[in-house]
Amino acid sequence: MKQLPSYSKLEELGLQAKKRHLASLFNDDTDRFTEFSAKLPGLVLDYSKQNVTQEERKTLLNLAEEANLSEWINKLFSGEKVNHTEDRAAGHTALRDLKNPKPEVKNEWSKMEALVDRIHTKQLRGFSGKAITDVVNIGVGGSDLGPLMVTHALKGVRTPHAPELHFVSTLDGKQLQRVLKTLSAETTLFIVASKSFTTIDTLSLAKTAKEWIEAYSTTESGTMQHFIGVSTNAPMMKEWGLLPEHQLLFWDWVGGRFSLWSTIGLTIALQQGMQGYMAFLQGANEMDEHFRNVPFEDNVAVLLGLISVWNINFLNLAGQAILPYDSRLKYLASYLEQLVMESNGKHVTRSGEKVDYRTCPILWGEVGPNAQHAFYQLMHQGTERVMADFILYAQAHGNTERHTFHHNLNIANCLAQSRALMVGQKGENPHKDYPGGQVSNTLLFDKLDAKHLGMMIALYEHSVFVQSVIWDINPFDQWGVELGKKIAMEILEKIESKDTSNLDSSTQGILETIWNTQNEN
Ligand SMILES: O=P(O)(O)OC[C@H]1O[C@H](O)[C@H](O)[C@@H](O)[C@@H]1O
Repeated sequence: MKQLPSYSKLEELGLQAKKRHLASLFNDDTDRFTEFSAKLPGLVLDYSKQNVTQEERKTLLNLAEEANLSEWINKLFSGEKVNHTEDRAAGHTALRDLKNPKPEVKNEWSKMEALVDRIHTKQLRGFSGKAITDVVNIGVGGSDLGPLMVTHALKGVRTPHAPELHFVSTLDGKQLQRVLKTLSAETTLFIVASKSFTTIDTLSLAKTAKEWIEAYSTTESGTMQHFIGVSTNAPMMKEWGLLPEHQLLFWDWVGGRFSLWSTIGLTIALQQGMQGYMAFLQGANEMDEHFRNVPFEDNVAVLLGLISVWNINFLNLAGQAILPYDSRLKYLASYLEQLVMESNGKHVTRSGEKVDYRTCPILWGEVGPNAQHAFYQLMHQGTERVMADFILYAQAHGNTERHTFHHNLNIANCLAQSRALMVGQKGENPHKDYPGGQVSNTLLFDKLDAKHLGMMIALYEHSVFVQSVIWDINPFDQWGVELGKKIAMEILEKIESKDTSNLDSSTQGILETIWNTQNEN
């Protein structure tokens, strides 16, 4: 990034920008919103509360040109192997190309539709002949967070015959046990969702679930009626004993954190019906078209990415808060933590050189109104300068007087917080002083439905991609997660053989304390 011609100019501009107060930009230009907002049908991105001027924006746009962003967008969409460290394409946009679907994608849509139909029409029956009423998705990371986030958000508009959905991801087993306590084996179906079908977290939970069914079912064929597999690994699904019609596929060119657009989204289709699922893909596809075709200066994904680069590299902000003003987006921050930090949490360039600039924000978040009563204190008066994304919906989710009241209260709070963070306020004493100057975006969507949710997720995906191009890093691999998995297997062996030799003293000490505690009880 540093060798791009506009870099040094941006550094200079950044130094000046740090000296001015964000609120002064509003004093200088009373129509700042018009100049610093961008839109497409269904969404307005207001970035007027960013500490950026027209000149700075122009220079950021130049930086994007110099980094060959257009070329990279073409590579992404044309299926080039942009994930070079795994020798793969990153083809998630092809999964939502409704006008021109790949034959293999279409084929899986049909298989998925057949399964959804069998469950909705109560044809899929368990070992005792009873119809399925509950579906438990067993998966972790990308095989959990996307479907969990989306189905939680859209719960209120599910299709009439949708089964109850449950999500289990944690390998400690307690989450699964809690869920199983509420369910009947006869009417429960498990989706074993794993791109690799080798993840110990998922496979260990799936085995426990299978044993639970086996305690009631007397035949293997009856037991396997209760399991569906979703994976890129057909041989492993077969080995696990999954029935051929219960195996849904996707492909290695779909990254784990981008897999909710593939058959991993089965729970979304079960909840929304195939039509709703397609609306979700359609929303993402509309964002893809916008990203590919709209000039950078009006392109919401490009602008969102560049603003982030400006904040991280030139204004030295490390934190990014995700603040949806809608409780339905309870899991959005968890989902974006993986999307953003697993993608851009990298320390070397594409060619393997160590970077000497920051590459990724530390992202966290919470439903806005609740976060106001928790960590907003730090944003208003702490020593950290952070950036925030406020997410708001224009339409209320109901039309009674109380709906309108709550909706207005919610809008007022969202706008009040972004304004307070921006302007601050001089206090009568230092404890009551609000420095202000905290930057934010507001993403205003028409409403929260499958289509607009698809649009929002694709927006964040593309913003992450834009940032990776500027930083010259590969956002599609995640080698960083491997080391811990390997060491966990080594330690498991040590635990099973009660042997602490060759371990560091911290690990030894903790294991010995655990064993002593276990012996005492
Ligand atoms: O879907 P799976 O192959 O089971 O992988 C589940 C998750 O685990 C890995 O460790 C990666 O960090 C994630 O990117 C992935 O989504």
